[in-house]
Amino acid sequence: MSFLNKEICDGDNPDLTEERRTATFDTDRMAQVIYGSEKFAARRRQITKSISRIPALQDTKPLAFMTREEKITEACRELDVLSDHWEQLIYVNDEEEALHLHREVIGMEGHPFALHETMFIPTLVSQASDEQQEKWLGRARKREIIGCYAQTELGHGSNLRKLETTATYSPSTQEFILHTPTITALKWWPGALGKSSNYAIVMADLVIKNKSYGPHPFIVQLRDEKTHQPLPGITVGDIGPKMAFNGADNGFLGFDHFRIPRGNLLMRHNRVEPDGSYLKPPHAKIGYSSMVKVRSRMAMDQGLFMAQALVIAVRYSAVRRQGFLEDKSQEVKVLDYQTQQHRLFPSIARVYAFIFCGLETIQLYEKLILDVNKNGDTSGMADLHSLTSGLKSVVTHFTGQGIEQARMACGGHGYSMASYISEIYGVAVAGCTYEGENMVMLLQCARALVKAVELVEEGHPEKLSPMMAYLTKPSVTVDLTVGPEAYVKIFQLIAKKQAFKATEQLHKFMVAGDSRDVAWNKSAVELTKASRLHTRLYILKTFIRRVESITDISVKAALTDLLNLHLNYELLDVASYALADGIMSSTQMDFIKNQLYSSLEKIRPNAVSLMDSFQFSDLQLRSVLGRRDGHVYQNLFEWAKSSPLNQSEVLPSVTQYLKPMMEKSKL
Ligand SMILES: CCCCCCCCCCCCCCCCCCCCCCC/C=C/C(=O)SCCNC(=O)CCNC(=O)[C@H](O)C(C)(C)COP(=O)(O)OP(=O)(O)OC[C@H]1O[C@@H](n2cnc3c(N)ncnc32)[C@H](O)[C@@H]1OP(=O)(O)O
Ligand SMILES: Cc1cc2nc3c(=O)[nH]c(=O)nc-3n(C[C@H](O)[C@H](O)[C@H](O)COP(=O)(O)OP(=O)(O)OC[C@H]3O[C@@H](n4cnc5c(N)ncnc54)[C@H](O)[C@@H]3O)c2cc1C
Repeated sequence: MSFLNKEICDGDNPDLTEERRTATFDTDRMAQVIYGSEKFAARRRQITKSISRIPALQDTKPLAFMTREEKITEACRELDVLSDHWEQLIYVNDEEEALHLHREVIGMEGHPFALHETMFIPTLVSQASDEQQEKWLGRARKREIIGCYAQTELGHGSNLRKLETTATYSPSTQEFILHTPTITALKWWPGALGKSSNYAIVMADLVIKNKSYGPHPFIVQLRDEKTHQPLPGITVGDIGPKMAFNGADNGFLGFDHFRIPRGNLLMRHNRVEPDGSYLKPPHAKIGYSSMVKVRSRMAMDQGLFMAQALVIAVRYSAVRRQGFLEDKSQEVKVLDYQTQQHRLFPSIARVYAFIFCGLETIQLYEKLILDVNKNGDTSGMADLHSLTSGLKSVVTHFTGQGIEQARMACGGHGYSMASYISEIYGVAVAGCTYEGENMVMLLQCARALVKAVELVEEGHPEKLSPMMAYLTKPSVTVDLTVGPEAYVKIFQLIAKKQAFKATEQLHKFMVAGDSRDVAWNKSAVELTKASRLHTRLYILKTFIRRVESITDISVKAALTDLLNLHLNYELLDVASYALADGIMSSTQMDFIKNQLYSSLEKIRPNAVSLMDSFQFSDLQLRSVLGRRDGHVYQNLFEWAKSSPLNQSEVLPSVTQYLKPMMEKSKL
């Protein structure tokens, strides 16, 4: 019996207890696979336990009933408490532990440190020279200053080459003059910029002697360190409420000829000398590294968002009884319906797949930064850029779909904010937009694909990176019964065909006289399809690799069931390509469907434990429906009673309007 299953079974909803008893594996062992190591999985539990011993970190009132201002204040209060306990709770500067702490205590609605930890500090690490790190990094890490990442403008987010904020070098004073020349040049959207941050990394067009050098990162003090008042020459504020994430003060920022010293241009990779001469970086896009950093985390973060929604939906589905199967004396758990399983289990499989990809891309980014910072080796940048561009797009899209299905799987109660799924959805789908709008990023991935196809066509397959090697694979007939490798082969053929077709279309338009840009736009839908297939192939292969490497037999068996479900679900989902190209027959299609349905049955007894294994605390989940103990109904009633509307029997609106209206109607 596992760590979680040992706890509080007696007082739990008996339906959930029964689910936990049927599990065929240990949830602690599964957590080790999810979180990448036994050590970190154990640290997570320790941190969760320590948090539960700090009364000031327990939830006060539900976030759903708070105004934006209250949410921001509450997040700040929690950060202040955390700050006092920081060193007892986590190893200082351990990013994964900090993230866990943050997810547990503050949750997902945002807070003043969200961008400080995820982009401000990472930009200083990757872009600031040693001397600059000496000056700012320590202060940032000690949280003496709060920073954010100010890049997007009112008029431009996707197209960085057209950012309008200028940083004009003045050799006579050795300063940069930051300026916002138009309304569309206002920085707009940066998280924690509006009211919390007193520093920012500002991406601005570097101008020297009337020549533009494109966007470069500058560290800029925005507010007085004592009074927190904006410095003269700076206009800054909050952009207003959003679809979700309202505990964060996404902001606007304008500069009126605001001067900063020359040393505030982050100069690890490029330099402006006192006389204004410019030293180029070793790679033109090295200044974009903070975006790659966040993108490399997104498969993990989005996987965890979807996991939260699924913990809620799966637990609730095991508690919710509605309708009958054979036995008419007792209603069934809705989790026993095949449609419910089909709605939820493929997303469970995707969660695991995304997280495995995230474990890999987070490491790839760390290696890249070491290579660049220590050895000046930028050779890994292009591959990581194309991989993370495709991955963030595919993962965010499916995460949004999966969370929405989880909501619907909870019926009416899923629509209540008591489920917390709407907030998870709102935060997760922001990922389709931030760090590069999904279509834009799919097209970045397509650039690499087209180049690879062109290499094959030009007779240089040896120049392909390992991820593109499948583009040279010949067509073969595949026997699906032989296992995962057969599915990979079919997927490779489908992805390869689409990559060649999209490239062929691009070339056809060019041969007919279109410029490459116009031909590209005329082929863009086909190109994005190729990128998606290419990325889904990577996800599928990563899932297989990880499952193969597991040593615990029962964990491996449970994940093999999930992997089989994933393979069949994915192949069915792209079946139209395979049928159109004669890659698969309709008999094979029937085989896949049957495999899929039997996977659902195999997974059913493990469903709750597969989600319990994420070991999210109730504090983190913030969901009445997803409670570990499964006592949903009485707590929904308590939750509703705590609504501000229920604090008086007769609302002023009734006295002021409804009563007089009804009285008038009587006349
Ligand atoms: C006291 C206690 C404290 C406790 C605190 C606890 C701490 C916890 C931490 C908290 C964390 C919380 C997190 C969890 C949960 C919260 C969830 C919500 C979080 C929300 C965060 C949101 C953050 C969002 C930030 C942003 O959005 S920042 C802005 C992002 N913007 C973009 O992404 C813009 C997209 N556009 C681009 O990137 C570029 O314009 C472009 C790549 C599309 C094109 O660029 P460009 O025009 O310059 O280039 P070309 O298209 O011409 O391409 C030329 C070639 O260059 C290659 N290229 C492009 N980019 C790169 C690259 N990066 N690397 C390598 N190569 C690159 C192209 O591929 C081209 O190559 P080719 O010519 O060979 O084809
Ligand atoms: C919650 C949230 C947090 C954010 N945090 C930050 C932050 O901390 N710092 C920061 O600097 N920014 C931040 N942003 C801004 C974010 O990075 C941008 O919104 C994002 O990069 C998209 O850019 P855009 O808004 O200009 O979209 P647009 O580019 O205007 O997109 C609109 C439409 O145009 C399409 N489109 C645009 N260009 C092309 C193209 N070349 N080819 C095909 N289609 C195209 C898109 O696909 C989309 O459908 C945040 C945004 C959100 C929602």
